[in-house]
Amino acid sequence: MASFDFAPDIINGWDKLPAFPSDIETIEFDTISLKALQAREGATIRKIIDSCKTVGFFRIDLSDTKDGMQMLAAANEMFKLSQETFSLPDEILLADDVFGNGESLLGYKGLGKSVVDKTGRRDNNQQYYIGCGDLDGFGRSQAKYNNILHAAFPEMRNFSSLGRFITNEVLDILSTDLNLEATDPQYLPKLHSHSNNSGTHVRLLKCPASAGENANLQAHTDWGSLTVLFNAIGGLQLYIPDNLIPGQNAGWKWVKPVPRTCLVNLGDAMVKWSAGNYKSNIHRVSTPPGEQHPYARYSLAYFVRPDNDVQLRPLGKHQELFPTYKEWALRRAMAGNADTFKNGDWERGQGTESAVSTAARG
Ligand SMILES: O=C(O)CCC(=O)C(=O)O
Ligand SMILES: [Fe+2]
Repeated sequence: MASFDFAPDIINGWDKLPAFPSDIETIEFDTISLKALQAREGATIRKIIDSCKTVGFFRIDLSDTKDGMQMLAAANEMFKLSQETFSLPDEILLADDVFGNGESLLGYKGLGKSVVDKTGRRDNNQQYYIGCGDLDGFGRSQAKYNNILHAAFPEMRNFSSLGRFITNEVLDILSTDLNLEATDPQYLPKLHSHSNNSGTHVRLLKCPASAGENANLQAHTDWGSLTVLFNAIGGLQLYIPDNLIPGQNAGWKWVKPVPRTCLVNLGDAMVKWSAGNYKSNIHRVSTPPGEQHPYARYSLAYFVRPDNDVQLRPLGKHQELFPTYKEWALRRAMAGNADTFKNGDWERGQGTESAVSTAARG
């Protein structure tokens, strides 16, 4: 099989890539302008929150601000770095093996070194995880990185700080949506440091061109809070459950890469903090579709993870679903005050008994 292996240029290089097929079923996401997001335009904020509560993915158009264009340029540098790094001999790469780096979960994962399904089938990807704690120099994890990556720490630091700038904007909006502003306007951003007490990292990924039709990366939800993702060749697919999107059947849908944008998706921590109101959707990477099939697929992510000691419990407006004992008891007691009795207080005053015994109490 003829195959092609080059780092994409996601600013000017789209015409060098074969077209994404037009006859496969895709899922479209809302596109948010970075400029409108930074200006906190009402309609934009509503689109972000709606996306978080439904599909758990949205797109940001980075072409309309200087920061956004800097992010695209920084991502291009990362793609070049990926190609250079993944071309190193195996013995250099495997010296940084993630499975030998303790609990840091940082370093290199070799081709075929993880499974993609319960039969134990091997993946078709190489990955490097570079910790933002290591990049920002506040501490050093046990992870090892090859010399090419070490030399590129300034560029990676630049990419991750632009990623942090964008995700903090989103975390700020979600703090307000969760009613956390009164406690601290920067509530969610402050749960995420660039230190070795956090798994936040830059991730380089390559799926080499492969003859088969296989799952390159297993179906998963992201583990952390937010992911900023760049890709140029197709392969990413999302599982859309029944009734999520009117008129769309359940099943795996392709995601078409869109020039000058990044994807942002929610991870499991957001689901926990919002008591299930925000969604982290299941996705996977298949071999590229149609004419893109013989191409090596590079993708790039900035993964935002909460600090290690942050609790995964409902926050802000969702916290009352999980009250302390005192809050629970007071709510019950106060609901029975005849002088302030109002609609809904009767129900608020009930205990945990079943509907049958509630009926018995009239
Ligand atoms: O490569 C992609 O487009 C997606 C990768 C992904 O989902 C992940 O690494 O968590
Ligand atoms: Fe993912």
